[in-house]
Amino acid sequence: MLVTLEGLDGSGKTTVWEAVQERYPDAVFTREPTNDSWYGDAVYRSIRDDDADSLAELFLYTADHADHLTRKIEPALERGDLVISDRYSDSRFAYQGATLDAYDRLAVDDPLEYVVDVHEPFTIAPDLTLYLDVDPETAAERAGATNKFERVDYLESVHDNYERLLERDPERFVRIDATQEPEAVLETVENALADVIGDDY
Ligand SMILES: Nc1ncnc2c1ncn2[C@@H]1O[C@H](COP(=O)(O)OP(=O)(O)O)[C@@H](O)[C@H]1O
Ligand SMILES: Cc1cn([C@H]2C[C@H](O)[C@@H](COP(=O)(O)OP(=O)(O)O)O2)c(=O)[nH]c1=O
Repeated sequence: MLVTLEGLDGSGKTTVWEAVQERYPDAVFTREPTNDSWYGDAVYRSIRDDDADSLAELFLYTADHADHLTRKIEPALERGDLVISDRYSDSRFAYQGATLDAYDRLAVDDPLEYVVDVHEPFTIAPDLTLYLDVDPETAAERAGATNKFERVDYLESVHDNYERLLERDPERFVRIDATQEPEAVLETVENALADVIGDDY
């Protein structure tokens, strides 16, 4: 089973992802951008570049995703493992959907749908996505605005895109109120996981 954690920068995904490792010690814990391949290195290089081309960046992230699927996700799912990923395809749909809105040469009406379509032929859809919902102001404050994506106005567009994704796919997403205290967020997450996973892992 594939579970993904999504949300704005600073929503608390990594905090939850680390805490959940104690509850599911046999699961495969992974993340995007990956931090164990040169594709991931290339993505982080691009994140640090304020002048990076947004379309090139979409394909860097997507290359990292393709490699992640082949190298880690697919083999783990074939073994029957539980996989929990801190960010996954929805991050591309929400974030690159937002950056590409301002990309004049991309002749598409709806960048979010375009990014979804790019993934469609090869990706593996998550069984469950926990969306840690915080307002863009709290997110930017918690994240500390350390990179170009962590500005409130940009995070507002990303937040709008996540809302669209939840609307498109209400069965897959569980919305978690991530403005709660960390202990309450973790409890809500563990209950949501137990509801779907049951005693299988
Ligand atoms: N529920 C919470 N309430 C307040 N602060 C939090 C909460 N969850 C995480 N934080 C803090 O916010 C910052 C970002 O958390 P992190 O888990 O790294 O978020 P993300 O991985 O989504 O960017 C960290 O300093 C973390 O300690
Ligand atoms: C996976 C992914 C991340 N991102 C962005 C979100 C983050 O600002 C940045 C790095 O992701 P990450 O290291 O997960 O940051 P954080 O822990 O603060 O949430 O990359 C995208 O724009 N598209 C993507 O597909």
